Amino acid sequence: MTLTPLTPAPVTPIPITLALPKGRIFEEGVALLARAGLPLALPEKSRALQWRMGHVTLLELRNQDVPVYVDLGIADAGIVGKDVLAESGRAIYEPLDLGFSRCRLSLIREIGATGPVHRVASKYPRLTAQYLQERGLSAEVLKLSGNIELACLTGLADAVVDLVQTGSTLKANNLEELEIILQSSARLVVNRTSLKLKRGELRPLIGRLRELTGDAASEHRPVR
Ligand SMILES: Nc1ncnc2c1ncn2[C@@H]1O[C@H](COP(=O)(O)OP(=O)(O)OP(=O)(O)O)[C@@H](O)[C@H]1O
Ligand SMILES: O=P(O)(O)OC[C@H]1O[C@H](OP(=O)(O)OP(=O)(O)O)[C@H](O)[C@@H]1O
Repeated sequence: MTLTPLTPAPVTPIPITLALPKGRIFEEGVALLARAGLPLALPEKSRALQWRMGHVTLLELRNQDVPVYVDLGIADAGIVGKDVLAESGRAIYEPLDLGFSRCRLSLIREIGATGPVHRVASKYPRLTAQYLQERGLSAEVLKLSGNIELACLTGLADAVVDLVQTGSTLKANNLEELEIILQSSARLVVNRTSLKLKRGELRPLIGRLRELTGDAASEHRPVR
């Protein structure tokens, strides 16, 4: 009897769905995932909201919707800012700090303002309320959607909680950062059930991203 060596069966990649936010994170997120070996390229500009590239389906969402899609398992994984993730309050598995889109969430007032703080405006009402409570402050929290700093300048609010990166928006508007509430950067988030069911695809992906981004730290705890 002659024995013929076994040839390994070809490995078919497991289909995965990824959620990425439009805006700042999208391009860098796609580029990083491509460097990690996924068959991705920046999609042509169009009104399409999802793309199939090889075994990967890419969903383009608003930032705040990424944690929702991943938590509820419509997407297996996604990329989102820590600020948005913390504001969502969802305890999603967050294995990696990807290190880009770094900024901080801070309490901001007009330079020299000394009056009492009755109202604080922010796109992050949950984190703002939590911060005020931790400080024993009883100001009202007003949810706004953008150009938050204007609330201070127009008298709509006595202070705002917003993102700071270079500080140029503060400088251009005579504002100052009083306290940093949260340091933020883009994070990889993964649905816990997908991680079990699609382990063969997701674990190696997390490993390759960890090598690329240098996040050797142990896995992040679920956000509060
Ligand atoms: N000036 C900045 N520099 C660096 N990173 C930033 C800056 N502003 C925001 N980010 C980070 O990038 C993420 C996406 O920001 P982006 O500006 O694309 O969203 P947005 O327009 O504020 O969101 P949306 O309009 O969906 O509420 C933020 O959640 C934050 O983590
Ligand atoms: O410190 P800087 O480098 O100036 O960056 C901070 C600014 O960037 C973000 O605004 P964005 O441009 O996303 O507009 P938005 O206020 O409409 O979210 C953030 O809300 C600040 O306004």
